[in-house]
Amino acid sequence: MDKTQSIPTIDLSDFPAQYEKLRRSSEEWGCFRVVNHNIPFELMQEMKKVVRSLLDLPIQIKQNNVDVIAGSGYWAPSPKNPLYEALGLYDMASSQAVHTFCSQLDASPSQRDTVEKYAKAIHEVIMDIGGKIAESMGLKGDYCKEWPCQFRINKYHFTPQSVGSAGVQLHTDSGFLTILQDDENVGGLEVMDKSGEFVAVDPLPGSLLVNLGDMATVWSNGRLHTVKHRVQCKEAKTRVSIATFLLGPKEEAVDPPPELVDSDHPRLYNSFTYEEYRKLRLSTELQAGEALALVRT
Ligand SMILES: O=C(O)CCC(=O)C(=O)O
Ligand SMILES: [Fe+2]
Repeated sequence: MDKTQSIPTIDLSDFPAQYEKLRRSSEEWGCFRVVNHNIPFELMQEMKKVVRSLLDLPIQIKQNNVDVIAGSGYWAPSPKNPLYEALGLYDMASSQAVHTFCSQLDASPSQRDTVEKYAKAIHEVIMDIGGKIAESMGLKGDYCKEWPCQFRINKYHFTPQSVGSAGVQLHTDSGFLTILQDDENVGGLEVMDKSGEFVAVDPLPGSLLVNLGDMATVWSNGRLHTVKHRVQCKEAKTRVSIATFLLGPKEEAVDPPPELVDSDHPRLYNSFTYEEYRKLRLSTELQAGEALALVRT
C-alpha cells in the first residue's frame, strides 16, 4: 500500500475557498474527509452509544427492522459476509420513519431523542454537501433537496481468526453520496484510488467521511467518481460505523442537468430511476460499480 497517499480533507467552514478542492476531490477520489461540519462531538458519541446497544439486541428484535425498499432493513450475518450485520432506516428525514424504526427496536425515550437529533443534524450536513458538490461544478445546489436518505448502522464482529479477511467486500455505494461516521478507534476501511491501489482510511474522531456513489457518476454524466471501497479486519475488535446515504430522486429519473450534456460530452447513461438501478445491482450482484456498464447509452 502506498503510504504517501491519503484522501483529501474538506473544511466545511472555509467556503467558497474550498469549492475547487471539493470539485477535484469528487472527480479524482470520489471520497474525502470533512471537518468543521457543525455536528456536536457529544451527539456523535451519544449516537454511537445508542447504535451499539441497538445492535446488541437479540436477533428476534433486530428482525423487526424489516425492509421498506429492497435491502433497507436488518441484515443478519450471512455466508458471504459472516462478520457483518446491519440495521437500516429508510427515509430518515421523515419523523414517522424514524419513529417506526425506534419502535421496531423498542428504543427508550432517550435513545429515540438521540436518533431523532442525529438524523436531523446529519440530514442537514448531507444536503449541504450535496448542494456544494453541484455548486462546485457551477450548478445550482438545490437539486437534491427532496431526495430520500437512508441510514445503515454497521457492526463488524472481528475476531482473532478473522484478522486479514474482509468485513465487507469491495463495493461502491449505489446512491449519490454517503456520509460515514466511521469507528473512532478501529480502522479497516480502505478506498481504491484511480490507479487501483488501496488507501487506508484511518479514524479521525469528530470528522466525517464522504463517499460518492454510482448515482453521482450517472447524474454528473461521468464527471464525478464513484469510489470503490471495502472494510478489512485488521484487529480483533468490534467495529461500528453509521452510514447515511443520499440515494437519488424518489420517482423521477436520474437525468444529468442539461449544463453537463453537450456535443463534447454526449449523454453516457440511459434514463432510469434510482430504485430501478438499485434492483439491477441486487439482482445482478454487481456491487462494485460494474452495473454502470449495463446502463450505458
Ligand atoms: O463501515 C464502514 O466503514 C463502511 C461501510 C460501507 O461502506 C457501507 O455501509 O456502504
Ligand atoms: Fe459503502
